[in-house]
Amino acid sequence: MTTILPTQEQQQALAQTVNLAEIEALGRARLDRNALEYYASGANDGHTLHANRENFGHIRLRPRMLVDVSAIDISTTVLGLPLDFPVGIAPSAFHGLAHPDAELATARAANAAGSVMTLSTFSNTPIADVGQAAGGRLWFQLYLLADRELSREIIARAEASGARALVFTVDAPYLGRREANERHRFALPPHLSAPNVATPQELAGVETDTGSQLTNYFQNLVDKTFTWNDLAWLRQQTTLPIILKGILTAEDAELAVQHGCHIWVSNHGGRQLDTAISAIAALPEIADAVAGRAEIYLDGGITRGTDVLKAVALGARAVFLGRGALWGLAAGGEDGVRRVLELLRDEVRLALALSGKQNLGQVGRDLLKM
Ligand SMILES: Cc1cc2nc3c(=O)[nH]c(=O)nc-3n(C[C@H](O)[C@H](O)[C@H](O)COP(=O)(O)O)c2cc1C
Ligand SMILES: O=C(O)C(=O)c1ccccc1
Repeated sequence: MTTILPTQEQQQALAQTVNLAEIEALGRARLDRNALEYYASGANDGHTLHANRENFGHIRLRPRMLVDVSAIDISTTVLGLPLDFPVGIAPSAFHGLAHPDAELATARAANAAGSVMTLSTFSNTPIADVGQAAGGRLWFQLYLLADRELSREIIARAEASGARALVFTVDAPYLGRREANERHRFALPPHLSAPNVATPQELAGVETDTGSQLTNYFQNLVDKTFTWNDLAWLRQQTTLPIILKGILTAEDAELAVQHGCHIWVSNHGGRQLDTAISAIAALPEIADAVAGRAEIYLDGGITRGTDVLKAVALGARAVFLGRGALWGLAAGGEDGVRRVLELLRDEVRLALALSGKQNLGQVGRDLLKM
């Protein structure tokens, strides 16, 4: 396995960044239109994409003063796995569009930063290789395929590769319309494949007549019949904890708990149902419904340490970065993702201290004015 080292200029530019927005600018500048539109797009008009970020801004903090904040602890655990800070990496397809080291770079960065990486079913790197790079800090995201036998094989490979949880994505029986991708016929470049689900030969035969190549390919593979009743089947296929990713209501959170699953609050980064509620706005009713019976995570629009604190205050055990990690990967491979994680870690620590809290256990709704 090769590792592509960043140039000196890249390293310097990365080292000078002071926030995630600057890394995003560096990352965007290194991507071609095909990849950039795929990463950046939301569905349709982008209402939910924007609301994910904007709604954090509507929540105000109520910091307390004259607290001894000489020692700050931002560590936590997710399903028993210790994290240095409450931030992981959300699953996203095709890291090879951002950097030649692809998912290996992301996994190494997550491991080095004491975080956790969630590997997409549609990675460009086989699960087993990513498992090695992640050093045990790995969750696996599952798209359930119409081919149940193949789904079982993928789950077994994820287990054998050291994944500690199965993140079952439930918000994408069909893909939302990312119109920029459709307009410009997004396509996976020929040197990239999706080795967990298909051979390069199978990918080469993908229909391109209507919509984007990606949409057709995805929609032919994924199971659209799966319901709550089928979760018992999934439960039988694995001993790993199951997390349902894409929950946005108290009703579905209650069902998730009844089915023995943990909950990942998400609208897929605004890429699925446009005008769906933002992730942070959905969190309070979900936390109330769950009432401590399962772990809750959230993704969507996280770019600042204060975003992380707000999600924790509303009941999330940890949050996950989608595009943030991809911008870092494009900006500088492993180093870029690490920079993203470390900047955010430092922001969380400072925000916690300035809020008058010593650890995440002290962060509750009294920190917020909604
Ligand atoms: C380019 C891209 C690809 C994605 N691919 C997947 C995927 O394969 N599986 C999945 O469950 N979610 C996927 N997602 C959704 C992310 O896991 C996550 O929910 C979302 O990006 C979080 O929002 P953020 O980008 O604002 O952090 C993808 C998101 C992006 C931006
Ligand atoms: O782009 C996505 O959001 C996504 O989830 C996906 C994953 C694999 C193939 C196509 C789309």
